[in-house]
Amino acid sequence: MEVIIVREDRIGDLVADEIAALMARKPDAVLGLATGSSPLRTYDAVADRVAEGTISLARARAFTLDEYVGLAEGHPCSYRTVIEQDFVSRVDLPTDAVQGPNGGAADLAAACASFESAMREAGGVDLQILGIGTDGHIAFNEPASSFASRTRVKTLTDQTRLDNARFFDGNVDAVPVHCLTQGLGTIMEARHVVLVATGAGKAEAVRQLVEGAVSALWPATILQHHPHVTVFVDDAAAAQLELADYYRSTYAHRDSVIR
Ligand SMILES: N[C@@H]1[C@@H](O)[C@H](O)[C@@H](COP(=O)(O)O)O[C@@H]1O
Repeated sequence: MEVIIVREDRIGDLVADEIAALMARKPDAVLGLATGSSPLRTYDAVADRVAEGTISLARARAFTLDEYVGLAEGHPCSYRTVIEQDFVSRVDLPTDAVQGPNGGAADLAAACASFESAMREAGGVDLQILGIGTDGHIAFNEPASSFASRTRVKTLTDQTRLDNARFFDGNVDAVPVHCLTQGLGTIMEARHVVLVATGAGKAEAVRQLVEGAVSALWPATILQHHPHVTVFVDDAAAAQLELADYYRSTYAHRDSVIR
């Protein structure tokens, strides 16, 4: 796991560099998109580069991580709407090249299975962008999620519903109780995982993610078993890392070795 501690306002550009390198190497790459505030600067940076003509996503495909159950199609808080607004509408990725789990389906289990098949048929995710919840969840894999889990229905914790109430005009009762989410096993199949976390509220989750024991109590810790994870954090989110100096020094010397 590579841990990169930088100023928050640099993270978007650094993640966009990773995406640019992937698209240059593989123009029909498959991206994994996350919602939430953590990837917003990345989406801004990628949109700028698409406008400048230095990145093109015209041949790419994308899969989103998760979706609330039961929100009407087009609901402003549905992750399909959010990802369209925050990212897809601002880049040259065709709208029909983006797929997410369908939280409005009558048969939710079938919707999860067909989402998993679509990911498989696309050849899997090349680069997965991730945030992390304050309780260590990734996508909506709440504590005690199975490390082998696939896309399925989950029940949100009270903490996650409270954290996400800000998107529902502060009304926690409006936040759905259920969601569909890629499983931890699904996310672990992405070839490169890029996780972004900023702010003091994420410091404990980041400490567990990077240096904690791998445990179902902190679902993101499964990423310690992934061969290619890059974690971008600002000073506040890195504040509880015991080996922060080592990560800083590793990053400072990263260009002096052949990669
Ligand atoms: N399902 C999403 C996650 O994918 C996201 O990583 C997390 C953190 O969000 P934020 O980046 O806004 O802190 O929130 C939600 O629960």
